[in-house]
Amino acid sequence: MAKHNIILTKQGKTANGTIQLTGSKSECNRALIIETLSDGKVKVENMSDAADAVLLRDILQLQARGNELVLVYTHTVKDNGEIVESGPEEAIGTHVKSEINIGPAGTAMRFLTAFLPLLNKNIVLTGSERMQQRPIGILVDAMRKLGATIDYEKNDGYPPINIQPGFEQQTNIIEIKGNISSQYITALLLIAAKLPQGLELHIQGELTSKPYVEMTLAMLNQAGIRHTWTDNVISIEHQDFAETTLLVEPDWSAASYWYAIAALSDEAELFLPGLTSYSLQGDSVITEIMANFGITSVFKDGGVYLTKEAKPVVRKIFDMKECPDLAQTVIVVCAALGHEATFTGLETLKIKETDRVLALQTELAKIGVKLIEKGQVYKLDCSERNLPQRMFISTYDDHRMAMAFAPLAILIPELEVEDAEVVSKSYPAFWIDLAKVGFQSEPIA
Ligand SMILES: O=C(O)C1=C[C@@H](OP(=O)(O)O)[C@@H](O)[C@H](O)C1
Ligand SMILES: C=C(OP(=O)(O)O)C(=O)O
Repeated sequence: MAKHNIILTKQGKTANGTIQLTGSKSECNRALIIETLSDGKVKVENMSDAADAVLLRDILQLQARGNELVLVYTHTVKDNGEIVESGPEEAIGTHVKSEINIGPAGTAMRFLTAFLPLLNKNIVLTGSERMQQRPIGILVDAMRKLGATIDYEKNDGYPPINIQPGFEQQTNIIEIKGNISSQYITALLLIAAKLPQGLELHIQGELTSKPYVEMTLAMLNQAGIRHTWTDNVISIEHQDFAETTLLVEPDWSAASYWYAIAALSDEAELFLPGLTSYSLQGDSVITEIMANFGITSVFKDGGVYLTKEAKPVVRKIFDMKECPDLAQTVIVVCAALGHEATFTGLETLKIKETDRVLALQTELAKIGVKLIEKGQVYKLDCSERNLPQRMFISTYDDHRMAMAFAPLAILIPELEVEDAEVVSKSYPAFWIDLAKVGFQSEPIA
């Protein structure tokens, strides 16, 4: 599929306006799984426009029809986020094998790896080329111990996986490594209450992206599912969902790009409706991080107002372990301002939509900034920083590369961004919203 680049420009260094962000893809994908598991008791409000969420919803709606023959479609998400259904499915004798392709959607891949075995059907779950390089072995091992039969179609430890019918719970005690992806833990917690024996999850070692696990438990709690969390053990007994509506909040990771725009502007007055200071999303910590860059967040009128005040940046160390999706936003802002900071907690970035550390290093080199890896610590060296008149940004099939670098158009007269549609994974209206505060994007034929 052809990728379309754009030239992004910005007149003036002010950003004023109101931006209604779409729903959080993290909250929405949890809500969709909970809705399906609750057999209609739980409803989802403020469905996200994120392509990853729309795709998961469509897949779950097909499954929910509850009939073997509905599993005859393959879903593929195209580069522009469009979902294509194809079928009918390949029938092997009387046995129907179905394939679900979830494209680049990491949470959907992980949540479905735990959810689909409960359906007692033969399903191959696959994803984009990159998804086939993102590890799933820790979760598959856990599901196998629980009683699922799952085979690898290509490489051990990676999608595609072949899920067999006949799940019967063998144990309720699972040990799982916490330092690779919290999504494995969330996936197991989401199905825990449905398991006949419940689940006792023993998290081994460090837990990365912890706020995402807390989000999962908070949303389950809203849906009537109780848990205990003592030291490294999270327990959920077999129990029923309660009737409720899960309201998906606007996406704080998406809000971070507006904070970045404010940070690089001389003046900014932005209003982001629907965001609250008591969000379930750990990425709401962007308010604290960006206070260092002179951005004040005031919560009123049902949203957050951002204003910019010029002040020197003092903070030198940023730990991104609990908010990995903010790493690109904050690193690019520091690089653009020439602020030499140190970053920790970047380990998981290498297994996301792309190797984000490498992608950052490559793109920042274009403005003379180095992101130097020293073990677990990354140092930004801005001694040769030089903002050019024109710059080309490669985006590596990563929505966050496009969105984190876009604010640079405030400082660089002409910014060419590769594959503009990449943003649809989490924030399809990104370029339209930028236009509301004076950015122009011209497609390149
Ligand atoms: O559970 C979630 O919704 C997510 C968890 C995080 O992943 P890891 O736990 O793999 O860091 C985050 O990066 C991702 O965008 C969404
Ligand atoms: C890592 C991300 O997503 P996922 O893991 O769901 O693909 C992200 O949105 O930054």
